[in-house]
Amino acid sequence: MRVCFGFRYSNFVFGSLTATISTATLNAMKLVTSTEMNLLEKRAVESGISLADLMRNAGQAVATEICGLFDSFPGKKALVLIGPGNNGGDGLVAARSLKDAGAIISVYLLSPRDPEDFAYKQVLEADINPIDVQSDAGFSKLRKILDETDLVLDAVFGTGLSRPVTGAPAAALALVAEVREERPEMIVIALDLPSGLNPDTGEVDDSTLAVDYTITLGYAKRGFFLFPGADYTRQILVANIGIPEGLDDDILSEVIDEHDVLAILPIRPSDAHKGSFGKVMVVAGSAEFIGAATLACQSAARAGAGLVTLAARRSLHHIFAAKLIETTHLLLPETMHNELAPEAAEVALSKLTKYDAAAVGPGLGQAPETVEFIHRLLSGISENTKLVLDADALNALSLTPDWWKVFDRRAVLTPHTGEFARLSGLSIGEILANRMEVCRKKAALWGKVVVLKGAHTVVGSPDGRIAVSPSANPGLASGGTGDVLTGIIASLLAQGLDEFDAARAGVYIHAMAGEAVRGNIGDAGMIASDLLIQIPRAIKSIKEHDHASCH
Ligand SMILES: NC(=O)C1=CN([C@@H]2O[C@H](COP(=O)(O)OP(=O)(O)OC[C@H]3O[C@@H](n4cnc5c(N)ncnc54)[C@H](OP(=O)(O)O)[C@@H]3O)[C@@H](O)[C@H]2O)[C@@H](O)CC1
Ligand SMILES: [K+]
Repeated sequence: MRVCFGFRYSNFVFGSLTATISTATLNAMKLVTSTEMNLLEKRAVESGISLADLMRNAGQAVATEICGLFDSFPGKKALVLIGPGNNGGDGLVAARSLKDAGAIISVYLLSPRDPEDFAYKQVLEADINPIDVQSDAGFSKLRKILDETDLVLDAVFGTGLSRPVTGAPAAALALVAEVREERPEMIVIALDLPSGLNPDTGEVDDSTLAVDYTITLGYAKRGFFLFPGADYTRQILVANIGIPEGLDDDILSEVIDEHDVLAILPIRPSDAHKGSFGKVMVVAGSAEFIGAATLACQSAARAGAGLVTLAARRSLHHIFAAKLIETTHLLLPETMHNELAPEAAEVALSKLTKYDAAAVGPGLGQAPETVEFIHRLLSGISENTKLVLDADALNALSLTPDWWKVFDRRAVLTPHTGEFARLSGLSIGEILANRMEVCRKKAALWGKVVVLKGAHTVVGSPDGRIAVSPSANPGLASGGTGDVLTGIIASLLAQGLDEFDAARAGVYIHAMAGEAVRGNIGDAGMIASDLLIQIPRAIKSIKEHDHASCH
């Protein structure tokens, strides 16, 4: 069975922006490091599969995926670049399978290979004469082949890269890149990963090709969702190489996928009333940031909450009342200088007991009175009210040393990189260098679900799980889109989801809404309020996908 996931809404951007992923197995949505991949390989071998079998499966699966990319494959010209290790071995098996499928094959050896190796023998048995860069007139032949080939399969290096790429491999990859400029119709496919891409960090070598397809083996690699690597993989296909089910139960990283989201979305009974879908209180807004509060309230409603109440400063009520007609309003007392009054927290707390979830922070500002208000609110809020904290609530938290020891209840935090830096004391560079691991570690230390926003948003759970958004949409890098995400997550919390589920489903729905807008108008000029109507559409689409796949 072949299962596809990714965004059906978008125009399937094969560019650097969104990972469109197809998987051959359901568990292939897990995300691995090279160490984890080696561990899974070891477990597979211990369970009785030989390394040669795995390589045979890998090469054949890659060839099958490649054939599936073309309406008619026989007669296509394919060039396979072979490196020194097992990635090259997979390439040799793929070359043989592609020949069997009718391709006209050229195999180009960038390092010597053992002629006794089974994969090499398979190639010779099929009357393929590998060209050896060291003895066969080198690059003039390569250039000639490149001028005519329909596709190039990059099987130079895989997960075993140990140093910068130099010499013949670097020169060959550079030549492919050069010819591709002249012949954009030539398809470039990476076997397992684009050679030179670090599967753990997403770093790339100078020679790494930005390919059209990455056919990865068994599991997607973390580096595909970290930059700059994420710009090099384009469409990712996960090939089933026969690693038995159940060996990956302790792999705790995943790409968020529509099937998961469908499974965790709340069921909405037909005889529902507004109490059925939860009540959200949004504590937000200031004279400077009117829009943040508005967007968070509207998105909470659009994500399905039964009732949304905005708790905001009394002096802003007339503006909010005009903008938010479905929302109810709690007027927070102010001082004569229009700052939140000391008793404002108690006013909010006295009402909050009737709410299932609260979103605190969007656009509150950072005046000392506001910080005091947030601290009081957070220290008094009942465990029965689920919480999502964003923006100025996070800024207020980070003013307290070891804030997580003081604020020690469950919550979802939704920091962007700057807010995460303030909360953690890490530099922006340290966070960007390894977003997934940093998010996982801090979620565990803080005891919170942490949504580290950005291209390929990462959701970390205190129990060590991480879930990564398949989307990287520059259109979402604009003011207010974070407030929309906060509203969606609060809404899902109020509808009964736990913190991790609400966060990963919220991130997915938000991303899907963003892809829908990008599909309509492109990624420049998207504004946060464009997302609002797309939220229920995204939820509907997820539910209909299930319906469609049942028939
Ligand atoms: N895991 C699995 O389940 C399965 C994995 N499979 C496949 O195995 C692949 C990993 O294989 P791999 O370990 O042999 O690594 P790979 O990248 O092919 O080459 C390493 C070789 O390159 C060399 N070398 C390194 N850097 C270099 C440089 N810059 N310049 C020059 N040389 C350099 C390095 O030499 P060394 O560092 O030892 O000097 C070594 O000789 C994986 O991606 C997948 O395709 C499947 O077959 C089946 C199931
Ligand atoms: K490769």
